[in-house]
Amino acid sequence: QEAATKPNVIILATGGTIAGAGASAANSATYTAAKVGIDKLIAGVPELSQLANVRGEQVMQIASESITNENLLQLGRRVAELADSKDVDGIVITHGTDTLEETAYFLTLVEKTDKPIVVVGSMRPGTAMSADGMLNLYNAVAVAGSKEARGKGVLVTMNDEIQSGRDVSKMINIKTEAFKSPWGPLGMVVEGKSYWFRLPAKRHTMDSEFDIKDIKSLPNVGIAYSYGNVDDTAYKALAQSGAKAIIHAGTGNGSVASSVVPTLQALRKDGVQIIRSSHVNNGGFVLRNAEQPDDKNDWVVAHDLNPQKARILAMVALTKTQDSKELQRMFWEY
Ligand SMILES: NC(=O)CC[C@H](N)C(=O)O
Repeated sequence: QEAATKPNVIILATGGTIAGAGASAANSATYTAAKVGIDKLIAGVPELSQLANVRGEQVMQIASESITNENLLQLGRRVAELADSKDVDGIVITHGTDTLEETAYFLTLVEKTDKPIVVVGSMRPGTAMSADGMLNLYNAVAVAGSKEARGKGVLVTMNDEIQSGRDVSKMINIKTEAFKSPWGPLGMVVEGKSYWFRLPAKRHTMDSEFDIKDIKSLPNVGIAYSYGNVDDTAYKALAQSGAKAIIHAGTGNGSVASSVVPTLQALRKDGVQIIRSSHVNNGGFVLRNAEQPDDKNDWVVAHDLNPQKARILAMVALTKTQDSKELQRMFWEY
């Protein structure tokens, strides 16, 4: 009878450090990711059963740097199936932290549900001293099972904070305080209870025009990194490999070196979409026609999306339109 009053939360496991194991408790940085199965992870946190009726599903078991577009689609489809089920109140996804921000943003764009979807990882394997995975997972289940988390888009619970899956990014690879948003967290989880302070302003989930059920495959979109003395080799190679769009991971406000500008103009004339983003560490802010004449060049700006998030939106957007003005609208709205 008690079970009937608790929310039903499904944990979809994909691997990462939260499922990692090292040789000794002193190994906080040297270990193997994606080793421990979801049933063992759940059994390791018996307190989960006080929060929700929890069931686990092993969707894949990989380190997240190896996640492919096919993996993203597979995960997205499973999330949608579960979200459609009236027996499911919330979904948690355990994930490696290297590309967690990409998966969280992808799900933000394509899942048509107001049920909580929470992506979670850890910075230390469960075998390490002061492992952070147990509490991160406990917090994820608490948020996924809560009514207040409904309609707030895809969320990420790391280091006691509730972050927007759209905004959050891995900012450092050694601290447990690794995930930050340039615009701040949405809330906090303390002792299994969530405290909210702000809401996402961009279109997401229920309000999104994209739907995982309509997406058969994702187009090839690549990223080229900018730096002093850069040349156009990477851009040309991406175009030759069939990229439909190239994310310019630009310096500063998405600035483009004079050695690269003519190549990007020519690639755009050949039909490749050029999307200017910034790789500055704390979050870029790229505006149209500032620094480069985007109207004249028919380029798109990624605004505050970092290069890896810009790739996700570009892929999803290109399943709907090939028009650069439509792409730009989407980059403002999502
Ligand atoms: N902290 C982590 O999860 C990193 C482990 C691994 N590189 C991954 O992303 O899966």
